[in-house]
Amino acid sequence: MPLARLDISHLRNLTAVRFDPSPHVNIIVGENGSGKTSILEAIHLLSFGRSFRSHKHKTYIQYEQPECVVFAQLEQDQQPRIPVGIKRSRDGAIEVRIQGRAAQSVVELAERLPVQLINPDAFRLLEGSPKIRRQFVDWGVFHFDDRFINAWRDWQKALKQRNSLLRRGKISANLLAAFDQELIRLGEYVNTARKAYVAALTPHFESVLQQLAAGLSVQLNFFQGWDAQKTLSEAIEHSYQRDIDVGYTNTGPQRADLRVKTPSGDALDTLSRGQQKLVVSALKIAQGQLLIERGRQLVFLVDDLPAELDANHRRRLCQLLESLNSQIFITSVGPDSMDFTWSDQTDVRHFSMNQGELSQASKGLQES
Ligand SMILES: Nc1ncnc2c1ncn2[C@@H]1O[C@H](COP(=O)(O)OP(=O)(O)OP(=O)(O)O)[C@@H](O)[C@H]1O
Repeated sequence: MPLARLDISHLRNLTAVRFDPSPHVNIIVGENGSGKTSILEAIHLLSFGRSFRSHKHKTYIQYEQPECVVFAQLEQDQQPRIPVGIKRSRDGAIEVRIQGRAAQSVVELAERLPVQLINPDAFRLLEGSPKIRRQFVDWGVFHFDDRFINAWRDWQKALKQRNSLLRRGKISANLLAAFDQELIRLGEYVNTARKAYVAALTPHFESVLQQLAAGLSVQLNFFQGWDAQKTLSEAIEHSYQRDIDVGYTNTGPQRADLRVKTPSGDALDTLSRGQQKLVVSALKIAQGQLLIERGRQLVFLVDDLPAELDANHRRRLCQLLESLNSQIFITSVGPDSMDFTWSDQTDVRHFSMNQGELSQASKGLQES
């Protein structure tokens, strides 16, 4: 669902920003430190309940303010708009409201407002720990399989309990076996859902990558977290003594990874920075395509589009994003690097950001 109206207050240097974005393309231009990324951060906060820049909420709440608030209206086809909002307080409290009622958790917002972020930190998807890639896969599965979130939570709970017993070293074989039954059942579910998702994602990824970087050969290999020849039950049984020795569960979906390879090895070691950005963009756009294919809409946040990309690849990325018919927010330091010609049918709104103040640029300005 596109965002129809955004109100942001006391988030970094955005004291009170209100604007009506286009349901399609929004371009925000401004100098370094003017607050462009903070707009994207506010939208991310609304979807995930957290920032993409920092896990510490105090860093993005405006100095000397007790809280920051992001409020928006979600556009729906021929239906009244849905008001949604999030408030983060300095004391750590988080309040989510949907249609005037308090939501149970931020998951309710995430379901309604899927957001994909492409930013200069996107490399972390390739160079960071497997946890980041698991989160990437799980975000997709969450929107792909309605039962995944509950199974994933219960599996995490079972895993934590097992690890806590192992850590304390007070565990009998019988007790462990009782835990393992549930852990295996849930773990198998999580793994099957992830595998089905990666299988559906792969052809989308390959096709998007060819459009973005023709000729680049990159393969996705999903590692489930244990020997593919064994069932989870066999793998856990096999590592039972090792688990007791080290005090935690060594094998299972908590070790899964999405490995990104080129014919010469890890994508991270062989691709240029620009190519890595294209691969990560292809992964994220492919996730978006899968959602759109299932009748969902999502919002793309592209922070600092020109970073690492030449004019030709910037154009291809914009072309692809435009073809998705999704709502897009793109930031850039200068209008020169946004030289892509959007189709006449595309509702493109240009905004300029100046010291935390956002204004919609006039048409004449946009063309200059
Ligand atoms: N908690 C805070 N309270 C008030 N201002 C803050 C806070 N945290 C950061 N700032 C300021 O808010 C601004 C945030 O800017 P932001 O990172 O959104 O800029 P940008 O336009 O994306 O810049 P760049 O082009 O350099 O990436 C900066 O000027 C920063 O110094």
